[in-house]
Amino acid sequence: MRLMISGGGTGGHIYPALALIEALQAQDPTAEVLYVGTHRGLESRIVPERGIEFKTIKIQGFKRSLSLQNFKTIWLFLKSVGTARRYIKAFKPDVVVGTGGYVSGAVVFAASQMHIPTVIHEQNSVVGVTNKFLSHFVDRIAISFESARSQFPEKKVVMTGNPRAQQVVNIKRTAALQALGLADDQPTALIFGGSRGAARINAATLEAIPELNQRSYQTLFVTGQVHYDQLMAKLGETKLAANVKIVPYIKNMPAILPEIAAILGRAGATSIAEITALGIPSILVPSPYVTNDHQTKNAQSLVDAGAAKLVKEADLTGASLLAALDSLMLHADARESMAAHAKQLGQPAAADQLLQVLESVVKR
Ligand SMILES: CC(=O)N[C@H]1[C@@H](OP(=O)(O)OP(=O)(O)OC[C@H]2O[C@@H](n3ccc(=O)[nH]c3=O)[C@H](O)[C@@H]2O)O[C@H](CO)[C@@H](O)[C@@H]1O
Repeated sequence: MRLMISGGGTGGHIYPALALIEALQAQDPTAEVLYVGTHRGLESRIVPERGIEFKTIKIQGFKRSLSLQNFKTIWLFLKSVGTARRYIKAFKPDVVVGTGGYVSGAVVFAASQMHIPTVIHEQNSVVGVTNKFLSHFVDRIAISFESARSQFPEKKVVMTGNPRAQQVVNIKRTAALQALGLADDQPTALIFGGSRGAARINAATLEAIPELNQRSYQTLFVTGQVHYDQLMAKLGETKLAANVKIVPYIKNMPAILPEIAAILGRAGATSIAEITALGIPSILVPSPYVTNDHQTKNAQSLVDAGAAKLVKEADLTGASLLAALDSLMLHADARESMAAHAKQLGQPAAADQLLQVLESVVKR
């Protein structure tokens, strides 16, 4: 199969695409893949690192208010559709897949106009702007939450789950925490604010560090690349005990996750797919800055199933973060029950199911 795939901006759109590529190449070692992203998004760093052919187009998002920038956006969109058409003519894909972000809008739209089979993958419970637009043109729409179904043209929708779920369950334990300098025989809490870090989660964690230093459990705190230097400067003279580790980013999250006892983090859809696939107890602090408050809706589906706790960002302080973490990290029974509920929501065959959708449109 010749797969052209596009998804960009944040990890939540990129990692599902990479997981799908991995599953395809495992199934069909002769498969050819071209990834199209932007040169500014996180994808420009992570995709080439995996040895995947990567091409870029220039595009920007619409401003919500009326602005001259929007004319530039329309012009850039039309231009990027032209660039995408050139890439498609040269690569000759059997299928073009979009996993969200503005860049996938141009690529998948161009493919649909050229009558190439197209599929989009929606990770969230509330549908993103780009996928909403593309839903009118594509052949199939793969979803990860049942609640997304009614927001799309019904006949095109297939429930597959998020391919990242399958990727993380297939990883064997590798003593990844030890490689980061943590012990391998203590329960470990992972704190991170999505793929780009979250200032508020970082501030609350920083406040809690003197206490975390004294806990019987370990903490792995991932700040997000752009926040790291400033956070370490603010940490100043505060010493870190051996049970607390701070890093800017985790390159190989699937290797870390099986060794994690509980997570405190945002409620991005791809993080949730990982948490449920592996059955990891979690405290979710939804980002209030995303379209239609979709992270709260993502998180609520877990909370309703007894699979996670929700703490509103407005209520997050050093003390409330510590109390929430202690309630899980100091109580193995609470973790066990939450883990079992989380796992019931997992979709560990998602990548294979999405591959079947791709095959069905190629054959048609
Ligand atoms: C602010 C924003 O717009 N967030 C959106 C974005 O979140 P974001 O990009 O944060 O996405 P998610 O939380 O869904 O996924 C983050 C991904 O990055 C990985 N990771 C994270 C940190 C790290 O150090 N290393 C690493 O590999 C995680 O394992 C996960 O695979 O896309 C999601 C999926 O469409 C949406 O639900 C989120 O609302």
